[in-house]
Amino acid sequence: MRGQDSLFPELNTADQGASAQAGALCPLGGVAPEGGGAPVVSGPVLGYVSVVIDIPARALSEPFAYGVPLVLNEACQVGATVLVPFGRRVEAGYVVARSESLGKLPGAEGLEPSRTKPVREVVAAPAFSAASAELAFWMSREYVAPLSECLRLLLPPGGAGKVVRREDGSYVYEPPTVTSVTVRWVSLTEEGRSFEPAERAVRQRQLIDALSCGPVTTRELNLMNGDLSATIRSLEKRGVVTVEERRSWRGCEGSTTLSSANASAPKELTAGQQNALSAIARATEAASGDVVLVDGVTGSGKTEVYLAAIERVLARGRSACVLVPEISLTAQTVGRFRSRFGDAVAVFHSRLSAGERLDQWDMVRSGAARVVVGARSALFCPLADLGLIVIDEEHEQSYKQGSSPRYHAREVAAKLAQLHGCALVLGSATPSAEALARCEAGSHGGARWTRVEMPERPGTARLPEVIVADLRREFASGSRSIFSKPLLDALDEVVERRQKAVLLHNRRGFASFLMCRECGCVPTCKHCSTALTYHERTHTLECHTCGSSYRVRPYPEYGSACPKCGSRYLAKMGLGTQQVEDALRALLPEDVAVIRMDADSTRTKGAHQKLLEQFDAAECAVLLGTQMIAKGLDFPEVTLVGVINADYALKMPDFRAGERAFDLLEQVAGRAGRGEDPGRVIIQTYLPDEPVIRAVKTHDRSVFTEHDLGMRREALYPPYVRLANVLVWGKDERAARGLVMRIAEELRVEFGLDAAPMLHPVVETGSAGVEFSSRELLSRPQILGPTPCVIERAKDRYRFHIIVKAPLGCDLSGALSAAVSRAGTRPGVSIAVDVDAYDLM
Ligand SMILES: Nc1ncnc2c1ncn2[C@@H]1O[C@H](COP(=O)(O)OP(=O)(O)OP(=O)(O)O)[C@@H](O)[C@H]1O
Ligand SMILES: [Zn+2]
Repeated sequence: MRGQDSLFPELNTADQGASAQAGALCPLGGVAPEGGGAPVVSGPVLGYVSVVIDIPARALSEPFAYGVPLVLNEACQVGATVLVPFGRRVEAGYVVARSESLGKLPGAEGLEPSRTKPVREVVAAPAFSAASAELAFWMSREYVAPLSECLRLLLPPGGAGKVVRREDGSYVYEPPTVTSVTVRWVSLTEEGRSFEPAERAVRQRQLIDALSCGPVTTRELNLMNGDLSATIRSLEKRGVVTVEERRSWRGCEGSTTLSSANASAPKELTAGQQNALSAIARATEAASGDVVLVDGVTGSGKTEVYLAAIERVLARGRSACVLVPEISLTAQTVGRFRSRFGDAVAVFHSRLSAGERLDQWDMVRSGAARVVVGARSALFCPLADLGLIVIDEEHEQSYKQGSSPRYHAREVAAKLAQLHGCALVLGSATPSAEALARCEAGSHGGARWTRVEMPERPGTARLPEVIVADLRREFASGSRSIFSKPLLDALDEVVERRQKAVLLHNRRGFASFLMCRECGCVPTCKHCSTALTYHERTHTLECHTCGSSYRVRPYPEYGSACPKCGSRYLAKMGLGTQQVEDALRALLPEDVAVIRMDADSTRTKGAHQKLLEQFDAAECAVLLGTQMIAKGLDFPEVTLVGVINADYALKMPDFRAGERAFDLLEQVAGRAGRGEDPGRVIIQTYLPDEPVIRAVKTHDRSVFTEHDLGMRREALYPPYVRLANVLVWGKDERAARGLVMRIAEELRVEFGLDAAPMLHPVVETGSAGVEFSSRELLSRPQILGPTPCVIERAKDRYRFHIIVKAPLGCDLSGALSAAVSRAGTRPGVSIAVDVDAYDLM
């Protein structure tokens, strides 16, 4: 039974589960009849719960029914973690539904109450609501992922605890190790305010002075004055000070001097911003998960729209969730939200420690924080009464999770918005083909999709002029410099006028590598099939897939040799940011600050912010960086943006490469001219005729989208079809190959296709315009492969995949799930099902 009819799959009693699955999954230890021998709560039950066992196996993706004993009546609520007998063991699980009678639990009709076992223990308070549980069910089915893995996303940071079997056969639950901490705050009492220490009591005087402006933590007091604990104790006894334990809220620090982070709301909104806000208001009124795509050019004030919309939501007592790409979760973005909403903002990103994350999560659960700003996982925060979801830079690939459950935040957010009856706002200067297609269609999955344009920047700010520097011509004219003539001239002007410049040196996937100039060989890893990266400082070739390292002597060193043909011209290709930095410093006068931002210079905590603050404070400066500088930065004094080589982004072997290159170039171009002074962008490229380059040059997206969509339509790629990737890998090549073939066969059965692979896609010749209907494109699913992956081996595992293309509206997930479970498993072989896949390598 799959499809849209029932959210909850069929329910089982623990007995059925035990006979059907537990024997195969759990090693059977010393046996006691009722789940391990520890005492079992028995007696009358007060209703029933559905429990999802915390074992991430695809076969266990359904809940089991248990009774609620009297003593656990209060604690056993939806969202709680419980211990339950499961087969002959005790397992942890999550309560996903509760009902007075068994028949009322979704899917449990017809089960015998006498056959259900009672819940043994409640080990953690509710972490999620019934609506969130429903979301997890939806994700599990949509992304063919174990239900327990989806539910784990909803748990407090620190993860799940585990059930441990003790020597005596009993079971204990070990909670996660991340816990909250308290700090001791010292403050003056009422009498303390008039307390005069004796003249010789220097330590007392220090303490009183330190406390004169308000409470201070013992830690800070001791840091400032040396150990004061004895003084604190004696003055506490005399009633001069009090000491109080308070929970510490880690992760709330992070003030910044960045001017733009602390700006106040603009006096007047632009026409575009007002339109966007009205559309958001309508979507909010509709209360059915409607989506508004704010399609605004860079610097048009999208962030201001989010802030204003959130203000309205908070005024109604509701909460808001804002997703921003990990890369732009910088002090600047976070600062803008904190300066507007103060302590009501909780933040989640990968640079927080586990403790910081836990505290931020608790702030949300307690209701103290009603705005969450974070990366994709922030969607799963326990926000009460969700009133708005915002996804900034909606097109970003980082919204797709790379490990199970392989969800896309945009799709999960759309579902969440429907569950809560709130609006979903997507913002971008370069919206994804998927979002544009849905707005074109007007609706998707039962919700309205509306696009609002914001074509202009506020005030006098204009989109920058874009100049394309043709590197072929530069080369022909004899130049061997990193910088073309137009870029050199523009840099000179910036220095002369004491302004600022941003230079992008994007090297995504193309770090410096070695190549044989005679045979074209690029050394690859022995364990993986990926090209190796050359590291200058250690003279090694490194594999970024498995971490292997190889000693090497590149040309012109003595002993340089190509591994394939033996030629000595094994030479370095591709420039590092470091080298561009050196060239810049040699070029520019000493009083111009050159700030480099790449993976190396931002490794330490806070480095990112410090570098941006330096750039902000400098009088005249150049910020040189990888793609991490392309997005979100808002520095009005930047008048020049340069792209050292646009071609790295253009030449990736992926159908979304063009979209990503366009996004990157458009975004980085958007850093110029955000203030009063007009901006200029110089793009260096060997490929000036590419549609992406022409579109950026003219600020006309259609030049690119028409070309890109035409290509996708012809080759049958999203948004015209749904695409899934089934990946199978293992050390034993034959076993992996065998399983992937089996899955492909089962898929053909599932889709009713002939055993032979289809050679020709079903494409109807017709107009290649933007409008489309799934029927004319693809009448039935198509299976490509199985074939070895582009990366054939990784970490000594052989990798194979199957690509499935399906008509829009086809139940792709259901078919994949059925085929994969029928194909079964092989020891040592892993399977990953990636629905709406982005990474096809
Ligand atoms: N109505 C307005 N009046 C004046 N200034 C505004 C207005 N709205 C936004 N701004 C300012 O314009 C600049 C750009 O706005 P914002 O950062 O919100 O744009 P954005 O569309 O989010 O940009 P990007 O997508 O490029 O990151 C900011 O400095 C912001 O303070
Ligand atoms: Zn390797």
